[in-house]
Amino acid sequence: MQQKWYQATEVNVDSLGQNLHFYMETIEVSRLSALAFYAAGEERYKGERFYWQNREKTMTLVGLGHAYTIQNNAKNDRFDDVEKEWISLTKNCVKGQAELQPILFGGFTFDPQNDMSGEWTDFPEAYFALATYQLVLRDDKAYISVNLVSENAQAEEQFETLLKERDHLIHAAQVKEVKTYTKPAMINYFEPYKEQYLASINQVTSLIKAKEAEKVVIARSLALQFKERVSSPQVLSQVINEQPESYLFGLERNNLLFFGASPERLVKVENGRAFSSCVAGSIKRGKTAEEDGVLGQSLLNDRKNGGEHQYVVDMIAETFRKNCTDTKIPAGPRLLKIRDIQHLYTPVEGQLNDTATILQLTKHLHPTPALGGVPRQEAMAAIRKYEPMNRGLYAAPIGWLDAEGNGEFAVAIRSASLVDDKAYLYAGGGIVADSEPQSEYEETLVKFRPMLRALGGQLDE
Ligand SMILES: C=C(O[C@@H]1C=C(C(=O)O)C=C[C@H]1O)C(=O)O
Ligand SMILES: [Mg+2]
Repeated sequence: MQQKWYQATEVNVDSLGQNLHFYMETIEVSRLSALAFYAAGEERYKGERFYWQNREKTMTLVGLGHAYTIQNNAKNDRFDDVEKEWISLTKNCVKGQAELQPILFGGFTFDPQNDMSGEWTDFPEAYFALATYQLVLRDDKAYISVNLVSENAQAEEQFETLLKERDHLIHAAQVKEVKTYTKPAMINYFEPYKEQYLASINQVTSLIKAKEAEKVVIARSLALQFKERVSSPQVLSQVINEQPESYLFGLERNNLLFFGASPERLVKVENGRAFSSCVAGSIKRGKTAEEDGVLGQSLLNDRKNGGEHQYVVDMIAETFRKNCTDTKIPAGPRLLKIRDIQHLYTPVEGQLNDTATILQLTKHLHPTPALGGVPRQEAMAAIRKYEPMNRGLYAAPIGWLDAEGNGEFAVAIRSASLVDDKAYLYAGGGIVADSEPQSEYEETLVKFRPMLRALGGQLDE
């Protein structure tokens, strides 16, 4: 017989001062394609969907529709506010059973002080959703939960309607399983602010030489124009097929899809144990195994890249020492090789202390010197001054948490926004005293490659 769990709880969300009724039913289903489930929501839930898969491919999440959203524009308190609202919403949920966990998915923008207009105009500084239909694929099992949060104490009828719709979605996903997607047809691309970007590298290295900062991550964007509107499942399918060794994510809000394939973990918490990763310092992949090995060795021995990397290790280690006990950090970096690029990589782990939580760690870690710089405030000021764009969710924390404090956030790099028939790709790099504009420019070209390929484009080598 099919496994089924049901819970109905009453909660009072302090910030709203109202009583809410939280209904949740979870069923175990035979394994189905997460992308097909996502695509089954194309008509009714477009603009309210998300997709997530961890690096190890042991967990996949899809959300369709919004049962409840947690959004705010608080500049300093956005992490705390999300945490408080989520805790009060879920305080009466059954604990101790993974299948019964409601999941909150979303992200925090890179810099709430940036209000430059563009594709991120009006995007909340914290944007999270509990999905109406939540698919979790974990350890070879598939669970679908239906969530309803209502002010109405007699919402059973409404909940029944959602359960019927769930069965339609499952059916549609099973039918769609065979669908294959073509690459979008790109007709044009351009590099806005290319000259400004190159100039900014010199300006930032001067700043660093004048001892006004030590490291600053400067990014730029690439704009693509397609022949026609491109759908979210279409690009996600390319990312899923082409980037197996990264975190894969897609988050929709209205007509914007933010998506990517990031190699970088910001934080993961599992049963009180916390994990992070220092990823900074880059070199391209070789065309042969031999060339690849030589490039990797030269990255491990390179002073400039080693410097970029060490700032990140120092800061993440310090944050772990403040929030955890039993912090473990290897003595030196190793290589992290992904399809287009190799990085210096140092994993960090520790045991959360009594007051630390995944969102508190996220708050303290973001932005690490891999995406912001050192010292943090000076680097942020330099980014605001020299980067003529709004990063939105690029380089920012994206991920999920459950009601028991488990969860995972990636750093949303190797990412892009899709808006109807246009896409904006983002890439940057750590600038230190001896950075050179041309080689930093080339590093961003390599970092654009995964999303560019997914979107049907190609840059010359
Ligand atoms: C900023 C990006 O990547 C970051 C910068 C790196 C570098 O400069 O070497 C390497 C990995 C990331 O921490 C990006 O991909 O856009
Ligand atoms: Mg670099």
